[in-house]
Amino acid sequence: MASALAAELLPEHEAREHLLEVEEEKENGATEVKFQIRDLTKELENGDQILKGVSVDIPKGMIVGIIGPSGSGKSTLLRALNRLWEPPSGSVLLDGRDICNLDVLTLRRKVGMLFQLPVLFEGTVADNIRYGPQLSGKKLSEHEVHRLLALSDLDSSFYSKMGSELSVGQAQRVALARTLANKPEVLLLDEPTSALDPISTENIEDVIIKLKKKQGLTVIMVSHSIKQIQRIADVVCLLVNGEIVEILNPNKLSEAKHPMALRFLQLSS
Ligand SMILES: Nc1ncnc2c1ncn2[C@@H]1O[C@H](COP(=O)(O)OP(=O)(O)OP(=O)(O)O)[C@@H](O)[C@H]1O
Repeated sequence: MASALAAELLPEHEAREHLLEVEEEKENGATEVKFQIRDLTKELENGDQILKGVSVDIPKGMIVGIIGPSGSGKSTLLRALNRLWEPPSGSVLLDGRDICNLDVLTLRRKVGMLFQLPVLFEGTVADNIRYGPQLSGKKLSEHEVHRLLALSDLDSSFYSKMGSELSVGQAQRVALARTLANKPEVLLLDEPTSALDPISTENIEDVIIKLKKKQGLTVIMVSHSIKQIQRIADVVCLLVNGEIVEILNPNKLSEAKHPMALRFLQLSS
């Protein structure tokens, strides 16, 4: 994928911007590919393969949508990227380094994850947001916690609220703020808005788009909503039976060629 694919898939002006960014990054010695996934395979003891040699590059600073039928391996793929499932060594590289050789907490700080249903720790919203940095000996100031609240579209009154008092949508935004407190470079999102109402969904989507634009965050998002993928993703991977069968422009999903992918797309749009 990387720059050539980005140029092919993004609207022309955005593609140009992306290529310019890539050129700048090259001058700075940075890499344009965030994750390299190479022949990633997960086989169960009974011989069933959940992932069958997935290979794809995830460019830096893009929102990559992952869609596919239930049981196709989407969550397993996502979980491999921050070692919630330990991938075979050499099959997932982050900034060119095998993630299996990284300290797992360091990896999870760089690669944050949000799940379908947020789970907050006991205590206040501020306690939750401070949790990650505290693990590495940093105490976030009140100002910094308020900045993270604002970034996640929560007003300052949430600072001292108890996590247990919040609605699911509010708790999901606190979970996002807690993840962002670790200053991640990548966000893995596993159906992060499937339990939310349309307004909370829009709030979370706005935050994700803002983070990508302002901070160059790389986002990999599993979603069952084709419309959501079209609203926010730059590129979409279709996963069927443990294989990426197509990589497409989200606005041209109808051009998919794989029969199962086409059927899935027709049924869900
Ligand atoms: N640890 C495990 N042991 C046995 N089977 C597993 C394990 N993890 C996942 N699976 C199976 O692997 C397949 C892929 O699961 P996965 O959760 O990755 O799919 P998915 O595409 O995210 O599905 P959904 O859209 O329903 O969430 C499923 O058939 C699931 O039952």
